[in-house]
Amino acid sequence: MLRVALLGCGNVGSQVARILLHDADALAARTGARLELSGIAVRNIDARRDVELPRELFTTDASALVTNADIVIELLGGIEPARTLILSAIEHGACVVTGNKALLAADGPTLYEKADAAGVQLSYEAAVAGAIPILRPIRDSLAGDKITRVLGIVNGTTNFILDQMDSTGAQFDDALTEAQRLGYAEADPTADVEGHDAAAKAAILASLSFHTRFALENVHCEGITSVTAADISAARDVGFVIKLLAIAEKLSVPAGMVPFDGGTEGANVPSDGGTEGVSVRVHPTLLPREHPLAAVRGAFNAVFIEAESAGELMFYGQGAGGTATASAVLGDVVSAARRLVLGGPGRTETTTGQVRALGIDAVQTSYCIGLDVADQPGVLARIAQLFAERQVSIETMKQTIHRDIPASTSRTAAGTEANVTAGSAELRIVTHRASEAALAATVQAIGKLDIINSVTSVLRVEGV
Ligand SMILES: NC(=O)c1ccc[n+]([C@@H]2O[C@H](COP(=O)([O-])OP(=O)(O)OC[C@H]3O[C@@H](n4cnc5c(N)ncnc54)[C@H](O)[C@@H]3O)[C@@H](O)[C@H]2O)c1
Ligand SMILES: N[C@@H](CCO)C(=O)O
Ligand code: NA
Repeated sequence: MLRVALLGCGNVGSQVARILLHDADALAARTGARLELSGIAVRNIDARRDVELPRELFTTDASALVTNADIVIELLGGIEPARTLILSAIEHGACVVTGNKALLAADGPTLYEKADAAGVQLSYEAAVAGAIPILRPIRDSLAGDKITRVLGIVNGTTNFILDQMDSTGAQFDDALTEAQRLGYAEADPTADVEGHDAAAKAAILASLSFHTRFALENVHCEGITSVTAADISAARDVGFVIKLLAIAEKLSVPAGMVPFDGGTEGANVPSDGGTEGVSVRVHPTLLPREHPLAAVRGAFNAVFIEAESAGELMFYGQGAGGTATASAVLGDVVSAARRLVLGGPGRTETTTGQVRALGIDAVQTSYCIGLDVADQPGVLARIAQLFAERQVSIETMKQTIHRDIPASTSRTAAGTEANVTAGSAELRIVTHRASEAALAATVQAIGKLDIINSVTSVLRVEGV
């Protein structure tokens, strides 16, 4: 018999408790030991809950609960007291299962080291892409391969919002409220819409994929609050969809560029004097509609992996929601229980990759630039010249004329109004791959032209 302590009885915790109790026989058959739910730490024992659970299991003393358990499941969220309770569980020899990506991104290395030193298993499949088995495939199934690139839709709330805006023309605020009602959003949805939740998941994905610990500071992060309804409809017009992507990819940076953003002692430095490293970033991205990730709708998540031998792989499913996420938690619980029953080493990550964490300056992508310009002769030529001077090559350009209309407005994702000047033209320019530096210099120079009313958006394009 193994004692299982549960911390937190919210969206996910209550479903985990339900499954532990209702499926006790099946879980015992799979692990070789009965999993006894020894207690559930809550703030308020009398709070109303969606799932009916035996009252005697509840306690407000989480600290006492973790000192007497074989497996501790942390589903409180937030940094404290989750961190202290997990450390205490490890010190007392318990295996730990958590879904807390915020804590792992903030202080994962301390927790991993303590767990390694104590010889206990720390697993967190629920922390990235909810129900989707993604961390175990990266850590175990792909352990004999070399991952070169990870592209993920790892935040259900923002995918839901962008999808609603794209498919129904919904306003940002209404789509967010609905995502909150459905239980996808974090307690503070700023973490979702500003990209922080996706950035935490990107750091975890990058760490496991490239066998090097990446911290939140290594992740370049842009959220979706500046994506406007106009951006989404312009992207649709040219065959793209806008997604918030978490990207981790191996890059070779030529000698002369200094894109170093932290990194690891002794990391790879190719003989030509250039640098190899990994760029980890989260930003709104244009994807061709035929790309597999473009078909990921609503609050669904998907992670697209490119590996040297396996080629392209895609993992798809529910990235949020209490019951779905509980599936990932229970998978980790069974794995920890099997380990306790059978003995042997746990499944720990390896950190021998020693790759450099590259800053956003090392990245080369295509860009989609929106410009509100004067509708007069020579405008296109002047803009094209600025691109050419900075070696940024234009792939496509689309012009929409706003003739004889009063200054029209379109509502943006952030709820602000984007003005389109009367008698002007709207340009959408998609570039070939260019560096961040060349692109930024081009946009800056264009912004200074007297024929430019405004630069309305600059978005990156992937998957082309
Ligand atoms: N909801 C999801 O879809 C989802 C998906 C993947 C991962 N996660 C992660 O799982 C964890 C739990 O998420 P959730 O959606 O169930 O959150 P939730 O807010 O619904 O539940 C957390 C519960 O913990 C309780 N709690 C907080 N501090 C406590 C304390 N000190 N003592 C006792 N109880 C305390 C809260 O009262 C609440 O009932 C978070 O780390 C979250 O990021 C959630
Ligand atoms: N808020 C997160 C929950 C799952 O981590 C999301 O929207 O995806
Ligand atoms: Na997962």
